[in-house]
Amino acid sequence: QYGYTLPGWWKYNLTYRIVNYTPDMPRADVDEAIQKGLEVWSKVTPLTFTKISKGIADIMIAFRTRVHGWCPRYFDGPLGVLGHAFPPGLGLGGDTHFDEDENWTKDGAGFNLFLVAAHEFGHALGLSHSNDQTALMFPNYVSLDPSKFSLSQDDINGIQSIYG
Ligand SMILES: O=C1CC=C(NS(=O)(=O)c2ccc(-c3ccccc3)cc2)CC1=O
Ligand SMILES: [Zn+2]
Repeated sequence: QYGYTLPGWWKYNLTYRIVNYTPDMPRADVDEAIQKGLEVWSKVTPLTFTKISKGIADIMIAFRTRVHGWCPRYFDGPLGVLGHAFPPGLGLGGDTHFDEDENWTKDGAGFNLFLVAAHEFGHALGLSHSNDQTALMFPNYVSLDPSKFSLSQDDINGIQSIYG
């Protein structure tokens, strides 16, 4: 199902840093949503993710709007694109941005940060979109109960074909 971009990361132990926080949620909930979004993938690969609080991490995570910094992509205000992530690589590689013009939540209201983060981190690890509509890497956001979330076999096949 995948036209995924190979290769993935050339190392299994990756670092991440949450550069800024959305005012929509308590910081602890943002930390948890991000940590769980990464755990989705580390559970099915040899990858590990270590949170750092300063300096340059492999995966720099930020909440941004419209044109932002030196990022070659931009956001479009409320709704529309919710986030973007860059495939594995140096510099921008792996970096993941969320559109601050969305309403980020821990539950089903607005957009669930954990679900969108898990999807974007799929890109940050080298996956592209899947045409399997049950897959996390399917292009369209499906608001589902995050507690009932699980990776589809398609997602697992895709990520294990890179980090098998
Ligand atoms: O590369 C792209 C290009 C466009 C995107 N659209 S999005 O930001 O509105 C988006 C769409 C779906 C999801 C999603 C899909 C499945 C489960 C959870 C989230 C996340 C973000 C998301 C994306 O990663
Ligand atoms: Zn960006």
